[in-house]
Amino acid sequence: MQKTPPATPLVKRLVVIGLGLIGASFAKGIRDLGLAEEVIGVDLNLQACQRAVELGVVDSCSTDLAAACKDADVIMLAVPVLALQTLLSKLAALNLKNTIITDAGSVKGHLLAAAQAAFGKLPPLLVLGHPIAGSERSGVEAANPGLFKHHKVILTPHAHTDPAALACVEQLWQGLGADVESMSVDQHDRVLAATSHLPHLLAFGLVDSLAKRSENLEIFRYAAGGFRDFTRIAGSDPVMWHDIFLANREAVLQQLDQFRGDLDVLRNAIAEEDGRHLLGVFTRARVAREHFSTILAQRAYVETMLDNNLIFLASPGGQVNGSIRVPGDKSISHRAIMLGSLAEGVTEIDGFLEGEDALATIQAFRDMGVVIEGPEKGRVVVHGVGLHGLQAPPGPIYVGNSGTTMRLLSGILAAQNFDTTLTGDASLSKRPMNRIAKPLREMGAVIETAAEGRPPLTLRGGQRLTGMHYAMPMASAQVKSCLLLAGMYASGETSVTEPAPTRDHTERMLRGFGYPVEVNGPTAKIESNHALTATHIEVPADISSAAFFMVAACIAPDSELLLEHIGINPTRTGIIDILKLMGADLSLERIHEVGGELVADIRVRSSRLKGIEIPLELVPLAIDEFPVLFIAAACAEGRTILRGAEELRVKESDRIQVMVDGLTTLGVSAQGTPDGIIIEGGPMGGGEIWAHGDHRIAMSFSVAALRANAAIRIHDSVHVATSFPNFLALCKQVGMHVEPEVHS
Ligand SMILES: O=C(O)C1=C[C@@H](OP(=O)(O)O)[C@@H](O)[C@H](O)C1
Ligand SMILES: C=C(OP(=O)(O)O)C(=O)O
Repeated sequence: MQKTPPATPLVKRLVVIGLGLIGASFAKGIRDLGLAEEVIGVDLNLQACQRAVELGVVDSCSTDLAAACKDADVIMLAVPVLALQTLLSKLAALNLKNTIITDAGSVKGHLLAAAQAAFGKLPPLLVLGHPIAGSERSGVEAANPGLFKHHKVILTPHAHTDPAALACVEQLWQGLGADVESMSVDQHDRVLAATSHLPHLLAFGLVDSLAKRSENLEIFRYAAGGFRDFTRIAGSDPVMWHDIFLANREAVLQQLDQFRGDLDVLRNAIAEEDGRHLLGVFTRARVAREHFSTILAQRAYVETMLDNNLIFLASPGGQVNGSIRVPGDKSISHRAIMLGSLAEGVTEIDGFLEGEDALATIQAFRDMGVVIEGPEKGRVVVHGVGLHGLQAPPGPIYVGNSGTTMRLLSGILAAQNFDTTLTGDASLSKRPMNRIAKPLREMGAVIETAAEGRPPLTLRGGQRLTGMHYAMPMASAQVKSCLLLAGMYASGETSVTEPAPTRDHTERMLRGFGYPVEVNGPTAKIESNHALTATHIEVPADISSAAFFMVAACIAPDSELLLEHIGINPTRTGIIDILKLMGADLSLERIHEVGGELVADIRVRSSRLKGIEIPLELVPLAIDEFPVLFIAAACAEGRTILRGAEELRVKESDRIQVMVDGLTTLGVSAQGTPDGIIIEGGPMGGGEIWAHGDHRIAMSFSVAALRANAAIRIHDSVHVATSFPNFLALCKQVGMHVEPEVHS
């Protein structure tokens, strides 16, 4: 077999002992790539040795260990775990001086002890490793040089491992395309006992237990996909697994005992017909399985836009026509989960936003023991635990990109009897939290933040909150809502006065759950000692998401678009008022009320927009819509001036600066001011735009392309999934040309 042109060899002589699947694949990969000048195999089986040479797995092969290992730079031990002990003693007797010894075994503690016994100390050139790769196939015939590509290899250096030896082994694995990580021997054995050894034990055990029964033929005849999936690994090599369980005895026993406890609890739940417990386990397991890599990597919850470097390519021109319904309102979706969780009884939610931010809120409450079914096509069922029924989460609660989750949740968590830590992604980790930490502390909460009041936040449990009056220094529905939620737990009255009207979904929904809130002009007041009663919530479509399409239909020629079932709560309609002041042709149809919130269909037609001075009182009512309103302003005749919007600087990005940068790139005259922007309408070109992890920036520049004369490439668009997971699909449906750029 032909070698591919060699890379620079990393070592001269590599010896691979044991030419099973792993050893032979390692040898062949290294040899094919020329990472060693010479690859020698050692196997007790003469036939395997001959085949290995015939198949080009090794340059030569021997059954004589001492002869093969002479002058070796690296020896790879790829024999079954229990055979390693004897092998190490033989190697110790060879008195090798400068040879790195590494291995590919699944258990590390056992091997370390064997090395200590064989060599009398831990050799500095011993580098233990474990490739997390395999296949049902075995033997030298199954050698696959690509077996380790994109698979993890865990190296477990001991205290005296020589750094150069470690680097050499790491480079060999990396040369084979593996992702190399390192951890301690103990951690490795614990983790593998849980994620690999325990499932194999259960699969072997279950199949054997069923096979032993007298009715076994019947059972296997009806064994369907589920049984097959669960027990696939029971087809693995029995000798290898026998070795692994004996070698990793302690760690496996620990995992097994813990699992046995959980299994007993499940058994009791079935015996006692405790459906809520079962649902809790099943719903948590389902999402955990779907998202465990996501949660681990602290990334996204939905998979549609997982590419972190996602670039939107928006082609110039197009018309916008048809009728669409955008996803559910984000603010209302968050609140429905929060209040539903704290209510007595079962709350059903329809029209829920299945975007990352709202999913983060669901995950947070699942972490605190609330059983939440769905979302399934916008339907979510929340099994409320009552105001005092939350449980301590197993670890920090990760809320992704969502400021609303972090700030509203803080109001609830400040009053619990357990500690919690809230963390977020890079964008959220830069956003100010003192705006809630300060007033919550005044109510008696104990909260730690990172420098300058940034996340993560740690809220200490067991505090008694006292109601107070708070005059908010900024118009923020998140701060208002946070304090009202804390007020449900605080003694006496909690009241909040806002400097300008902000969205009032919390007040409305609290009432919908039967919790009294008094609103007097700019002040909302709440008291403790009431309860939330489960209810049904229908979430209208999000006006903030509809805004992109409103502007799109205004600025694109010959367009007419109907946006269906949009929430038009008067604290959210600034976008409509501002567009109308700019001359937009926009009308509301079928206005009606659904569950305490006004909804309407909104019809938008192309129109010649003109620049305006945006009235100050409309700013909080359109706070999330400014990025796309700036695009409208760029397409309008004349100058648009915004003031009083300094809050835009502390959203997912500094929305003033990022929009100024983007518009300038497109050739539009835009000038930032401390609290706003001045935009001169005019022709727009194309160019490279950076969204800075901000969903609304990415979507706004997608809309801009309708009037640009060249393509716009929008970098860092992954966060569109936080509020609008099907944005691209709806763009296509109405006639906009925005596509994810495909890159290798
Ligand atoms: O309460 C809410 O659901 C929100 C309030 C607003 O934030 P601020 O309270 O920071 O203005 C808004 O920007 C955010 O998207 C959602
Ligand atoms: C500011 C926003 O959201 P949040 O504060 O919840 O991150 C937004 O969606 O524009």
